[in-house]
Amino acid sequence: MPLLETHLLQTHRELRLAHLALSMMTVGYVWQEGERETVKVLPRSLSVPFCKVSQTLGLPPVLIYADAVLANWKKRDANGPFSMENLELLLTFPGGESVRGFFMVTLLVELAAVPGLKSIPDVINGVHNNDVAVVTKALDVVSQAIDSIKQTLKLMHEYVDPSIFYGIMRIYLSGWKDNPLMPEGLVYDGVQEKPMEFSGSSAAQSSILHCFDELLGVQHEGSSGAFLRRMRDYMLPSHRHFIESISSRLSLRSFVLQQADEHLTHTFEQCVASLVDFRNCHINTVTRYVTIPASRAKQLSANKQGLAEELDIIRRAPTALEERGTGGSGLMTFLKTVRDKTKYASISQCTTGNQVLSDLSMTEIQKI
Ligand code: HEM
Repeated sequence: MPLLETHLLQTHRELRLAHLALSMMTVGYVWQEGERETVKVLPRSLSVPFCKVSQTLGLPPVLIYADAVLANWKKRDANGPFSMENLELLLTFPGGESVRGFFMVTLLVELAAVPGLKSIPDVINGVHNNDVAVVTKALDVVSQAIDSIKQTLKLMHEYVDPSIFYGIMRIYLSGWKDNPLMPEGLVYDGVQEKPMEFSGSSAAQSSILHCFDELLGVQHEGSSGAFLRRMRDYMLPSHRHFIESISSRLSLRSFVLQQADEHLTHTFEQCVASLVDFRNCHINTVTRYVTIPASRAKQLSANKQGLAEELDIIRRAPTALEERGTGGSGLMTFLKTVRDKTKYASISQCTTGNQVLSDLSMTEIQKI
């Protein structure tokens, strides 16, 4: 393949499309032989343009969520609705209709979050203006949006076959950091001699949950917090800056405690409960698409004969990735820690005996 020139790429849309195309070619090249004989060097015809385009966009040279989900769709009928039937992928990898299902359901989850994201500036302005009614109304929209992303996530079960996801698709979402299949990372030939390490594509790179966490004051610490913070390096710079601007401008939780308004407190609590609910629903999804197929694969590894097609697909999945998410996390421990930290954002977690925090003095509240 000739070295591709990038100087004609001018607009943001052109650059994003180039990043998507180069990242898809890269994962195709790296994972074409599955977990056997993993590639160690990315040829310069790919690595040089990929790194140039990535640098211009402020993104890492690897397949990220902003490629696979956010930039990878078109409407079949341009005037038609944003619906599963009317959406298709621009670029894909092995896995057939399940790949379309996986990325398009995730895109619909992003769409379902939009009213909630749009309400965040209203919450911030309402807090600054001490306007309880405005904050309560905006938080109500946030809570409904979180409920709606949970309902949309459930569509995954309708459109994505767990054995195809686990046995065929997952490896293409994997990266070369914290991945036992590529412990040394990947050399980007013509860019630098030392191998580079990048995480694979994961919805942990979506800005929506990061935004809601910052808004509600959910604190992720330790290794799970570090993982989530690192995932922000895989987001579009504008998304990363928006998330950071939420936390720097607001302490919603202190405002809710100070106001001690029943309706406001209830709405805030509703948002936290919805977020916990979403994370529980997501854990169920991960159980269905990763944990169960992984344990089936283990059982089947000894039995090589007479397998139904579905079981054979699962058995072909890379064994090294059984315990890991595509972003490289330690999967269930990580997801449950993140869910539990969400629960701590609840105001009712701040009770001392029967005394609710809003009954405490301001000095005591500020110490919390
Ligand atoms: C078949 C569907 C899905 C599977 C198997 C799945 C799997 C995972 C896994 C294994 C992780 C751990 C991080 C990693 O190493 O990648 C993760 C994290 C995460 N996923 Fe998913 N995921 C799915 C769909 C989605 C969708 C549609 C969303 C919505 C945008 C989503 C949002 C998240 C978030 C926000 C995290 C970070 C943890 C958190 O904030 O709770 N996932 N996912």
